[in-house]
Amino acid sequence: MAGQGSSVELPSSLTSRTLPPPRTRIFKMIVIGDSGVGKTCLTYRFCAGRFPEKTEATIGVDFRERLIHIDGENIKIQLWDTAGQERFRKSMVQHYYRNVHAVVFVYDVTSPASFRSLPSWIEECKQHSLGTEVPRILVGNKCDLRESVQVATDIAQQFADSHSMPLFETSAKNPSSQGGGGGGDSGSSDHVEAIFMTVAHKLKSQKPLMLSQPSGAAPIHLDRGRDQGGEARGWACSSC
Ligand SMILES: Nc1nc2c(ncn2[C@@H]2O[C@H](COP(=O)(O)OP(=O)(O)OP(=O)(O)O)[C@@H](O)[C@H]2O)c(=O)[nH]1
Repeated sequence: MAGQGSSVELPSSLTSRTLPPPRTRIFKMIVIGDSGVGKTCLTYRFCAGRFPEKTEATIGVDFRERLIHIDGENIKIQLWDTAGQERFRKSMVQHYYRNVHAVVFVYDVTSPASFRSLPSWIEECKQHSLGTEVPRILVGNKCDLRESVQVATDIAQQFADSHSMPLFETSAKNPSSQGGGGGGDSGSSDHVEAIFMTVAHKLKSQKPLMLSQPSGAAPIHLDRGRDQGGEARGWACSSC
């Protein structure tokens, strides 16, 4: 019989009137820590799925995005990769802290100085009125450099506990070589993925957020683009 088993296509005018587009919630996470700890590499790995071939010191801020789905809901994770160098962040710093949903503090497990700087990064958050209700996590990066680790897990864990943050030790370069931090997920082949997804799940379970956009809206391209050794420019990955 003609038409049997075939789907019925509705005119687009009808569907657009009867089915409101699902909303996409946006979670803004700022990634902060000393210069060189690997903020760019971590955010790049989460959004692009790999370690960048080369990086330069971030100037001001870079934005990367990734669309994920949790329990059927569209969620856009917007990572603000901030400059670690004071001279590159001065003019931008107040913008980082606007409408922040979560903070990711990063130190380098091979650099005790980057670990010692954490209180000043926490203080900066406080000065910009970031309340304790905003979820924070602590990430010890570069765990692949096993021979050079100088920040012991138990010391980092104590620090994380004293600031009510979960600790994750990982590597943006080789995520399967992560250490045994409090957020441990030692069986995972991509620990970096798990870290950001954990924050997203936590945010999703909180009260609804103010920022959202219809899923049909044009993707926000907030990145300023970089040349990755001849690769296509543009770091945002709203289509990931
Ligand atoms: N071995 C190793 N090297 C890493 C890792 N993550 C980053 N790096 C290297 O560390 C250096 C600094 O990385 P970036 O991601 O640019 O550091 P950043 O924190 O964004 O630095 P700023 O932009 O100056 O604040 C680069 O040479 C990276 O290749 C890692 O997990 N393992």
